[in-house]
Amino acid sequence: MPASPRSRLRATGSGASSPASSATETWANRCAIPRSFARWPSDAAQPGDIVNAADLLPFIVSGIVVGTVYGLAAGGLVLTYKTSGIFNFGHGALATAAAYAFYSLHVVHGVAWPVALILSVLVLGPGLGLLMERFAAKLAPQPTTFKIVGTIGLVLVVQGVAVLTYGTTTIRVKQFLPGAGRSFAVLGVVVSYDKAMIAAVALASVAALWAFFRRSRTGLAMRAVVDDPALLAMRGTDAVRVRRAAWIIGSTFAALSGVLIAPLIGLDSILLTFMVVQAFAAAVIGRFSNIPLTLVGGIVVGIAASVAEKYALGTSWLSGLPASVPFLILFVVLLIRGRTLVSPRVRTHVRPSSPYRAPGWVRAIAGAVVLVPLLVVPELVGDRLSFFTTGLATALMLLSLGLLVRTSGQVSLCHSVFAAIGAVAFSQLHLDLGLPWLVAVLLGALVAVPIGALVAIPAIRLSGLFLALATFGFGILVQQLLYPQTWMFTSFAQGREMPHPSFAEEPEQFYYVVLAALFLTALTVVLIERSRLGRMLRGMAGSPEGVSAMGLSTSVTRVTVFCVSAFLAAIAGILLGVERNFATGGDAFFGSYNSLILLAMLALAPFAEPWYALLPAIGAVVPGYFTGADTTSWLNIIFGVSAVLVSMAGGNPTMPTRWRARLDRLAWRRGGSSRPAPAALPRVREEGDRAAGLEVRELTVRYGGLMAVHGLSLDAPMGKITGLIGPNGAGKTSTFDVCSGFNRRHGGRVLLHGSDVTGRSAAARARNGLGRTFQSVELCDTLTVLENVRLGHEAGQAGANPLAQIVAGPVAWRTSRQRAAAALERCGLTHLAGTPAGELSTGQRRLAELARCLAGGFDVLLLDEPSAGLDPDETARFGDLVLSVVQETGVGVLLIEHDMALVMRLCGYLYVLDFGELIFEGTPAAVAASPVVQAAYLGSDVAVERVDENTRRS
Ligand SMILES: Nc1ncnc2c1ncn2[C@@H]1O[C@H](COP(=O)(O)OP(=O)(O)OP(=O)(O)O)[C@@H](O)[C@H]1O
Repeated sequence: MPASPRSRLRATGSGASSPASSATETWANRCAIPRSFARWPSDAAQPGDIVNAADLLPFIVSGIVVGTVYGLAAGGLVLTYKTSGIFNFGHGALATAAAYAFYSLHVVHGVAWPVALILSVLVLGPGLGLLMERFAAKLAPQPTTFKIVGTIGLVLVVQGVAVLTYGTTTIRVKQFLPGAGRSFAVLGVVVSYDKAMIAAVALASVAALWAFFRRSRTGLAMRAVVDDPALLAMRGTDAVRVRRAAWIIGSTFAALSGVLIAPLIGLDSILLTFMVVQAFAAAVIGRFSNIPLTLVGGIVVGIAASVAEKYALGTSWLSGLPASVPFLILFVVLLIRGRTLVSPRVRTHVRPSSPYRAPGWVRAIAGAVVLVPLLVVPELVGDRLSFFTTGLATALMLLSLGLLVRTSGQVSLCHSVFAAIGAVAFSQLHLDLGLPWLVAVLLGALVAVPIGALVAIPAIRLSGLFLALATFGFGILVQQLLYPQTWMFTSFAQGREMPHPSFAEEPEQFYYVVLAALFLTALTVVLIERSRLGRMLRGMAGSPEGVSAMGLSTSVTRVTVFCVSAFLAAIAGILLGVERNFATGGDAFFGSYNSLILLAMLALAPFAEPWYALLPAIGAVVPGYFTGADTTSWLNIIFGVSAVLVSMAGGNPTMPTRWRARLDRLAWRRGGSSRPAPAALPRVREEGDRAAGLEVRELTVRYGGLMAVHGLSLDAPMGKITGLIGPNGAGKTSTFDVCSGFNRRHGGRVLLHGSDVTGRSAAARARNGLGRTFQSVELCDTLTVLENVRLGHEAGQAGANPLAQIVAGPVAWRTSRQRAAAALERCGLTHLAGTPAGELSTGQRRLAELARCLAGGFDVLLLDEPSAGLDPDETARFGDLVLSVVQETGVGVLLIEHDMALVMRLCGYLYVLDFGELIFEGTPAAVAASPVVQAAYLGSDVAVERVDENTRRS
């Protein structure tokens, strides 16, 4: 019979020896912060090395040594990231594989060190690079979460294999480089030869890379691609060859850093695997593009961490500072410069599949099938009950993260911190302040809410990978800096006491408390999904620009969802701590790496909410039944391989269409239709100043040296369709982006109904009456057509008001449904109301986007190439629709369109742009007769002269 987590905790009397009792522990219990590595700069600055302890010089020297290795590792990371788009969280896993190979060859089999070095770095490194290139090519088209999860899978596989082969004990490796044991003095600082050699080898490697960049054709192409990945797509650059070369070099660098560092920190799969996370900050300093700057960043990070070591000496509250410095730098630099790092959103090639929802009664039966066994678990499992309780708490944690990741499309890699804060706050409120148990649980969870709001700040500024890195840095920062403080987990080895409630003293009773909490959380998550907030979150995940253009302040939505998610994660942390009787900073559940594992679990879990939380939580129960010493490693390998495979496939297969159809046929048919009676489209307000519509004055848009728009002024009055035409690249979309608030880097003014909106956000302009469609159609593919269209009205209603974003009053609820129904009817989409937008044809998508604008009741509409992708019949119908809507509602339209027949038919007045300049304006007839316009469209000497003129000006 396995020892239960709690009994083991009591037996050891140490919370730090976290039992491998939950799924997250199983996979993460060896992933607590590798403090010994994080603090190894201090090892480098041995007391014997330091001539004068007050002097910073020894710390700087020591920092340079470690910094060059960070720089080496980060250089490889940046190279592969920029050429393939994959940020390799498993970069350290490559280093680990090489370090173990070197050890096996040199130490175990007695191969001479130069030969072992060549085999493990120059043979294995490139070999791994070739495999990684193939892997990265499969991951490249997948959404960001899968890109991250795939490389986390690598980490788990390498860790699992390393532990199975070499065990968990750190193996000391003798320094193999010449000069070991000898030292020399520089400016009074004693430096050992081996450390100097490490720095020299790392610097020489980066210098060799630099020379390769300068002298070889591949290097030149790679450098160009690192500077601008878009160049890969250009003719003449063999993308695969460049990527392959980048992965070979990046993996070789990783292998070298692993072999160099192994003698300093020992062979330990965890320390080595996560060594590279310290290099993330260097990559950020190098702006993910500049390799020399990345090396400098590595050295800066190394020195800062080492110098922090000096100040932390003897100061207990700063003890975590040195190890936190790389993450502090990572977090702060991302916060400050994050916006400049984020490139324009690149749509993934894979459209997210909409989660299938079976008919209500099928779901009810499935729920009962799951719930009934859970209710009888205490009767059946005996001593293993605590494994099940831990599994339920893990499921709760997954639900809280799922709200962020699955529903709202955010990423959090610091979720364990919320759990830890909740647990600590609960213990203090309950034991120190004497609050009743339940009150302490709720208030304790509330304490995590402001921290959630704090983490939402990077979420407002960043997205995708950069948000993942910022939250990861934040999590490790808090863990290093705050967990050791006595006011957090106390100075006792067992941590904070977490008492059971008086009404559930026994484990069986407490199991039901956790089950009830999970049930309530699942209900909350389901209700949120179906509420206005759920639509907003999913809309934001599918198309942040789309919902902003309808008036939703997504910053507020992001803060809201982080707060709710932090609250639920804190509840999970409290329940887990109570289950174990103690909460300790060394518990893997509260560790930052657990956040990585949770994200991977979520990405792999099949089914829609709330069911996705249950299957991964079963992993928590496995160690209760398989008690062998290798269980954790095998689980690591199985989970890691699944993560790799599922990520490459872009998610789990959804339910086959045939099965869906069969289940759907079983749905009960309700009598009558629940569809609302559509209201007529409201007429826009035209009184007073509102008749002015949109006015653009002296607009200038620059992209670096390129002048995209120059001194453009135009009017788009109410009740009229005004055209903005011009050849490709003339600056039309740039003008729209400025008008609607998506491009803020410009000169000139934008006026709406006479008032200057130049400084206002996109959402605020939408709430002022300016709506738009997009050239690329910004719908949320996982929402139905009705839900998408409804957001056109709801987004503006909710705006920046957090309460209005969460709930809608009955009147607002009804109005939005009626508006959506009217807009759907107007656009002929009523029959598609329940279809996910992802399943629509191009023509239907354009119509749905227009319907969303109509539901919003905007005064002025910017329509960006609405006929692109439509056939002639669809185009004609679309034209009729726009004309009739303008007549009926009095809306003003500014239309970008390449179909000249449509433009001539719809527009009363036209502005013609070419190379960013207004070359003509007038009625359609005047434009058609203009030789200047003809020249611009057909190409002529006049057009060539304009290019030269534009180039001279910029
Ligand atoms: N984010 C950007 N960064 C750099 N250059 C840009 C950016 N967006 C647009 N450009 C450039 O600005 C110029 C104007 O582009 P814009 O998309 O506004 O033209 P357009 O008239 O809408 O073209 P199209 O009809 O092809 O959509 C083009 O040369 C384009 O390459």
